[in-house]
Formats: sequence, C-alpha cells, structure tokens
Amino acid sequence: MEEPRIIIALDYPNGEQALNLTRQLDPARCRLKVGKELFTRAGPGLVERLADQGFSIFLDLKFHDIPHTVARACLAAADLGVWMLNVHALGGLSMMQAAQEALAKTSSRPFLIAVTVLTSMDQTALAQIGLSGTAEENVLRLARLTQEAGLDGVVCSGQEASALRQALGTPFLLVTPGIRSAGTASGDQQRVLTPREALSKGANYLVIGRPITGAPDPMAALEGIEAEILDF
Ligand SMILES: O=c1ccn([C@@H]2O[C@H](COP(=O)(O)O)[C@@H](O)[C@H]2O)c(=O)[nH]1
Repeated sequence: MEEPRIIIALDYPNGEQALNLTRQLDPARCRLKVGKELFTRAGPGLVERLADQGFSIFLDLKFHDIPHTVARACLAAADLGVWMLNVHALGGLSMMQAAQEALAKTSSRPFLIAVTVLTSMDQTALAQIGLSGTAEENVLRLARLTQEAGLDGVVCSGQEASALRQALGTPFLLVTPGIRSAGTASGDQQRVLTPREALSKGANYLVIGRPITGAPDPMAALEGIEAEILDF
C-alpha cells in the first residue's frame, strides 16, 4: 500500500466521538490530526493512545510563543510519540530554531513544520493584520524563513503548493488543509483546492476534517476522497 496522504482532522468535542471514527480506520490507510479542540477536551492521554494503536499523529497545536517556551512545548509534544507537530512561522526565526534544536536532541524526532498563513485568511484578512502582498507572497516568505530555520516543511494551502515546491525543492514537506472536493461547502476556509489539484501541485499530505467528520457517513466520505486520488 502507498504511504497514506490523507490526514484526518479529528475535530471532535470529546475523545469518544473521535474513537468512534478511529475504530473504523486502519493506520495504513490514513494519518490523524489532533488539534486544539480535541487536545483541550481529551488531553495528551488520547494522543498517546492513538499513537500506541499505530496511527501517525500530527499534533496540530500551532505553538507561537517565546523561543524557550516553544522549545519546551515541542519536547513535551515529542514525548507523546507523535509523528508530526507544528509551530507558527510568524513566531520568527529564533523561535523556530529553538524548536528545531530542542527536537534534534530527541531519540525519535517527529517532523516539525510551521504554519505560514492560515488557509482561512484571504487578502482582506491579511491587510487587516497589517500584512501587505498576496497570500502567496506571504506564504513564500514565511516558508523560506521556515526552511532557513531547518524545519521539515510548512502548512500552506494547495493553491501555493506549486510555487513553494519550485522555490524550496523536493524534500520540503507541504501539508495542505483547505481541501474540498468539487461542490463541497468551504465553510470558513478561503484558500481551498480539491484533493487531486493539491496533490498535482506538489502537496505531500492533505489535511481533511469536516468533509469526512461532518459527513452523514464519514467512512463513505473517506472512500470517495480516496477514489479521487487513487492514481497519486
Ligand atoms: O492553515 C491552516 C492550518 C490548520 N488548519 C486545520 O486543518 C483542519 C481543516 O479542517 P476542515 O474541517 O477540513 O476545514 C482544521 O483542524 C484546522 O484547524 C487549517 O484549516 N488551516
């Protein structure tokens, strides 16, 4: 079996609802993302439990604080046995370097990536926080900084994937939320792309939440997305 490209965002209000889905999943088929809601509700125990079951866990807590605090938080996350974790690139070069250096000393180092510009933000939202330029220009600048800090990749939208792949080369991971199949509701996501488009532009992983977790039949929704990207 190919390495799983789909990372299911387990954005549930409690551990039981998350486990109801994961009981039906095979770690060879998909990876899982635990974000702020589920982590705050269910705690690190659930993360360890899912990792012990063989799932690759992306702990999406988007650390953004002073370098010392972020480095310590990354160590705590790595101790949970996660596959991937992240920080905000807007925390700056020193913060990302501190996180990277802390994790370099761990025995089974998780991938460390940085969020560039949230996929829920469009040009207007960027201007509101004082960032000029297009989303792609901002994503590219922050991704270059992330690479300079020695991280493994970034979170970006599929829309920026080609430009990043061209500018930053192959080993750099591109993890893309804002994935919506044609005709699916975008919700609060502004920079969206279909699963096929994101992969064809160079994304390594697709982060997909509500299109699966909010579907009447989540397993059927997952199968539909898998069918869309069968040849990748
Ligand atoms: O820029 C970002 C960074 C993280 N996310 C997270 O991905 C999922 C997407 O969920 P959907 O339901 O498929 O929209 C969610 O957990 C976000 O916290 C993101 O969307 N954009």
